[in-house]
Amino acid sequence: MNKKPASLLILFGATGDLANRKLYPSLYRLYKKGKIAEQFAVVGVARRELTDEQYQNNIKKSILSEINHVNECDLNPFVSHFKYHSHDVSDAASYAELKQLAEQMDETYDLGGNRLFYLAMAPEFFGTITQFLKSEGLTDTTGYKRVVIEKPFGRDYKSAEKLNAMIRTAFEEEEIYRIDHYLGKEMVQNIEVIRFSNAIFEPLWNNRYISNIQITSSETLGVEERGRYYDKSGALRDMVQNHMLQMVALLAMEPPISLTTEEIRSEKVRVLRALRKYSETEIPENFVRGQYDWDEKNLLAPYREEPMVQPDSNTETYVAGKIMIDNFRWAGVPFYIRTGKRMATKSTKIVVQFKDIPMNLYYQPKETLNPNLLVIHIQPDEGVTLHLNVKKSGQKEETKPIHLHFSNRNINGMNTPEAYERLIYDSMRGDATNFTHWEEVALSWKYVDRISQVWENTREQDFPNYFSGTMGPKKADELLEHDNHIWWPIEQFEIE
Ligand SMILES: NC(=O)C1=CN([C@@H]2O[C@H](COP(=O)(O)OP(=O)(O)OC[C@H]3O[C@@H](n4cnc5c(N)ncnc54)[C@H](OP(=O)(O)O)[C@@H]3O)[C@@H](O)[C@H]2O)C=CC1
Ligand SMILES: O=C1O[C@H](COP(=O)(O)O)[C@@H](O)[C@H](O)[C@H]1O
Repeated sequence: MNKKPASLLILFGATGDLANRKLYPSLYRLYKKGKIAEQFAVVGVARRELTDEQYQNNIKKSILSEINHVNECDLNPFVSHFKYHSHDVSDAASYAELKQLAEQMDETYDLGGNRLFYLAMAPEFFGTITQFLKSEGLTDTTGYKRVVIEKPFGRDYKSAEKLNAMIRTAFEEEEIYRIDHYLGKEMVQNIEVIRFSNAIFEPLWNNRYISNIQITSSETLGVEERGRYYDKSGALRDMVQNHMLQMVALLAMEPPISLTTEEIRSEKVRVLRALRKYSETEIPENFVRGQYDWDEKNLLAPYREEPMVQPDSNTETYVAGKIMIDNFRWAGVPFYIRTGKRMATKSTKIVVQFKDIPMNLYYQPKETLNPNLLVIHIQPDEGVTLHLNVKKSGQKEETKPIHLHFSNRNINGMNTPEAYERLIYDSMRGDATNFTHWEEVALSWKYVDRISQVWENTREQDFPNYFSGTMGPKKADELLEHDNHIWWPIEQFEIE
């Protein structure tokens, strides 16, 4: 794989929030690290009228506001690779000019006809753009052609299938890079490494030794300005269909026979195929929904009072669920997931709880022996903690819990690459491992659709049912209590 790939990136949605906050800063970091060099160029596309100079100034602003210690003048050589094309993507006529510009940039920067179309726009445009790219000849190129698609990829299986069929008229499956930005996170990528490169974990990684696995992705923010999208989506579609199920798949998959894209994806697909399909009556017993209310001091508005949200909205801003994987390795082991907005802490953590030892020689009536936990800290802190029991100093045979920590930040002394930085680079190099294959998307939607159909047909009478600033509704605790488990207090599990 080429380490310094020559590419023309045609960015649809060049004036949008994602481009400004994530994509330009990530491209700049790649440039600074020398991962993209002289043979790269970007054509930004959006409707508003901008000169190239105005566009380049906007890019500078976005980089200066996202990255510290950057000198504005140092950005000039970088932004000189960017051109702007004002264009309404629904208008076929505009594509001819875009094609000309692409050819010109290709020649100027010697890009070998390699084209990466990045669709950072509202999903209703994804199908239209890809079809015009083909009909207007932009995909007829001498180099590679790839399309990077932002989320959401549909709002259920049916719409995702329709969208996929439209995209497939212009691109082959291996040319489609569906973004799930969690797959670009350092510690999500570390799940496989922790599992498959440590002899002490892999033999224990099954239903004989693991009691349950808990995945929490909690946010403190509410829906902010995204009420229009979010109220039609909800936490199940927004977070569970993609990020949470991807983490489940990485935790549960069999070791792939090699680390190729195809082998890893096919193992993830096997996990998604084994997810237990709950019946209509089992869904309320295994999945809990929540919607945020005021915070206890009444300072933050409840979900139903957020802009562009229906005042009687039945949309969930929180989901907790018990996922069962019906295969030989995982039979009987619950994978508990929870995710929500306006929770007590911004944190993504995985807690692997090992089973208790068969006979506890150190049992003291007043103390419990804590189970061994392996905590994978995805964000904001990045690392791994192993919870063990050791002897308390002194004469008596008493135990105390201790934590062995590994912190990524402390070792590197710097932030690990932003997820988008890796994913853009991977898409330029043609490495699709950390993007989702259609089969994964399809199976995840089919799983989630069964739950959303039940929720859409039955209004939740309790909404709103959790205060902002808490870890979610009481029913989510009851879900685990029913199995004699508790949610581990991840808000206290920081790496010291
Ligand atoms: N923002 C984020 O943090 C995240 C966003 N995403 C996804 O990324 C995508 C983009 O999101 P975001 O950047 O927030 O959206 P914005 O609404 O901020 O940006 C939309 C962009 O599309 C352009 N646009 C709109 N209509 C047209 C049109 N008809 N023709 C050409 N350009 C058009 C807009 O520019 P103009 O008005 O000038 O035409 C603007 O550049 C979405 O799919 C979203 O779900 C995913 C994860 C996080
Ligand atoms: O995809 C999404 O993810 C973000 C959370 O991402 P994170 O990297 O900050 O954990 C979420 O806020 C957003 O609603 C969702 O669309």
